[in-house]
Amino acid sequence: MLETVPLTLLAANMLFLLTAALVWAGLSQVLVIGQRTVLLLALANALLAASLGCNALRGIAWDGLSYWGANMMAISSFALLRQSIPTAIGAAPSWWPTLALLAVAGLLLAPMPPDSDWMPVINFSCLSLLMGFTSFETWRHLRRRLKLALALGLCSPLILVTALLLLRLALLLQGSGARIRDASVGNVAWLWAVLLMGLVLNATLAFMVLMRLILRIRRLTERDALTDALNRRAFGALLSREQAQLARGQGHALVMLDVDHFKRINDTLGHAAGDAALKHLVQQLQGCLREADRLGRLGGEEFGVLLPLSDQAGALLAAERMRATLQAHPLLWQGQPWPMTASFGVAVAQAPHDDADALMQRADAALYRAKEAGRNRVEAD
Ligand SMILES: Nc1nc2c(ncn2[C@@H]2O[C@H](COP(=O)(O)OP(=O)(O)OP(=O)(O)O)[C@@H](O)[C@H]2O)c(=O)[nH]1
Repeated sequence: MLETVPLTLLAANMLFLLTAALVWAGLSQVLVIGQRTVLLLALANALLAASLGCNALRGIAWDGLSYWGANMMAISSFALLRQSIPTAIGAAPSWWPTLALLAVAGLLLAPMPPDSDWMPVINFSCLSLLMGFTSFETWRHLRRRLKLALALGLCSPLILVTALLLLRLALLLQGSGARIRDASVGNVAWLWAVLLMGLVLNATLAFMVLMRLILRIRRLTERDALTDALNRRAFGALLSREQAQLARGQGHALVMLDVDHFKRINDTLGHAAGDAALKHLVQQLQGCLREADRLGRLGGEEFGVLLPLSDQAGALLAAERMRATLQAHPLLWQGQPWPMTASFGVAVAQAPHDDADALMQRADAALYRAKEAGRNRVEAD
């Protein structure tokens, strides 16, 4: 009776990993972004299932497959995880260290006899190393982007898996590693741990892929496709939110700007040059702004800049800085400089009842005056 427990657990592990591989492979067909990551995850699960299967065939199948092949499949599976997990959250790990580790593992394992005690030691050293690196890189990447608790929550499953692999390695070094079909308590516990690792890793990865998708979709709905500045709707929402802060005494200013004689760029150099000019403008303006300031494209060649915690004097200074920067940095089109200027209108939020639309209208009126007064200048409301 007890003999069947490890075999049942092995079958459950393989079934789970193969199902996960199929689900990831299916997802790769429908996802538009992160397709490569998801395919790597499918392959990693399938390789791990195959490795367990070959492991179970020791003594029955050819030794080259059930020992050397099984170990190399497990290491390759974790190598794919190392490449795909950080990619799932937007990092780009280099393939070279992973490939180098795979090559070293292959060279060390190749000359070993099947019953060598060092074979599982090398196998689990590689798995621990790969998972340790993955945990560290994921942590480093997430820590910079997420709050501490969320970054820790997402990394803890990876750290748990690393810890379990290290524990297995320690047991092997003490000489207490068991064969995968053994009915010993230690081996049954290990097979449960493998099942737990598979579940935890796949659930964490699914969450990471989903999180990345949501962030990407949010970005697509908030950003202007050409310039990557906020689009009109997102900028308006931000302005309304800032307006709500007014009641707490936190004032802000709005700068609206419009490129001067933009039509001439289109008419003389072509529409592609016009597009390049808009991108150039955004790049130049971003360089002039504080971290808290927000730039939005309101339509055509008209932009808005929201300056939180700013009074009129500060907003005028910021607008003048943007105007001068733009004038000093002409558009370079096919190696030729093309002078580019813009006119600016500044308005400061006055009272809670002064809503976002009213503030935009006042900034727009000031901008209109700047155009009327000869362009390439800043006017205040
Ligand atoms: N290339 C390009 N052109 C655009 C885009 N959006 C709007 N335009 C063009 O921008 C031009 C705006 O021209 P006008 O409104 O006459 O303004 P202007 O030539 O800048 O003149 P002033 O604002 O009075 O200084 C039009 O020719 C639009 O077709 C865009 O995304 N790309």
